[in-house]
Amino acid sequence: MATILGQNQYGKAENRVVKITRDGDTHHIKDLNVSVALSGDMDDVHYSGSNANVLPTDTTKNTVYAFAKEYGIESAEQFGIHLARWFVNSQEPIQRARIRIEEYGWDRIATSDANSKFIGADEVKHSFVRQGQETRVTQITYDGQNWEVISGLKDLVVMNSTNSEFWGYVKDKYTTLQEAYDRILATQVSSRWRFNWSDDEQRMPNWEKSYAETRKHMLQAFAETYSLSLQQTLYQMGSRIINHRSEIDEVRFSLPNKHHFLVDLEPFGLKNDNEVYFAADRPYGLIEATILRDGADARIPVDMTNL
Ligand SMILES: O=c1[nH]c(=O)c2[nH]c(=O)[nH]c2[nH]1
Repeated sequence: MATILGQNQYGKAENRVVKITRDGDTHHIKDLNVSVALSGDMDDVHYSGSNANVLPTDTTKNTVYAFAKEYGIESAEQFGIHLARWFVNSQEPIQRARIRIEEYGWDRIATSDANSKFIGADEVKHSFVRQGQETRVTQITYDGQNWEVISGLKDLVVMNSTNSEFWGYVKDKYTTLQEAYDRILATQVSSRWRFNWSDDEQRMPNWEKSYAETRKHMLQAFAETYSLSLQQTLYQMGSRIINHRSEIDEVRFSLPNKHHFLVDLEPFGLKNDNEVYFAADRPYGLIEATILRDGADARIPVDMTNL
């Protein structure tokens, strides 16, 4: 033989697992991206195609989801140790397991301010904002007379681990979606809002305060809305801003529905009691709309991505 096999490894990469732990109505999230790489006596599969030593990558994926249920996710390290030990100890041909994990942190949506009395006690316990992602943006246009200021944000990722349903929709012969009465609602908010300030002489908004308050109202509306659709939540987020911020006349949102599918653990004899989810990255629903102050013009472009 003129060639020999060098280093090799295999497994399922980027298993997106979200584990919700329900401590009464206080929920805790662990959100991981888990990659499994196994190596050992794998000469035959490469040389001859014999799969006799090959634990399928599909099985390594299932193990990640089953372990999330069976052992929980205390920490990424603990979870990775369980997995690595399992693969090496349970499969004779596997001599080495490498588990790589990325963990995405989530903070609870803050409500400990003057408005907290408007927030139902249980809303804050299941509403989260992903750490360290958002970008604040603004666009200023001046034609010598009039100013137009459109500000906004992108990549603000939020999740409600309950208080979201989706049912009663149109069903045609291609519809397979099951109605949901308690689902995860998660989105990556991209939003732009247009200020009604247009003239140097008029009093200028306090831009920093306006941004902080607008973001706060957006997050609180997301957390507080008992959602029957992402469209309804979007409208609540926009109207809450228009109703609280007199300097803003128009808000537009582009909200990808970041689907979280319950993993079927029945084949492994485990019951998934709304705990272990597969966080899909694509395709995603994309819900977009503008909310206007009554009488205001719609000027934010439909496609805001270049703004
Ligand atoms: O909030 C939702 N709105 C939809 O329009 C939709 N469509 C879908 O399949 N799931 C969802 N969820």
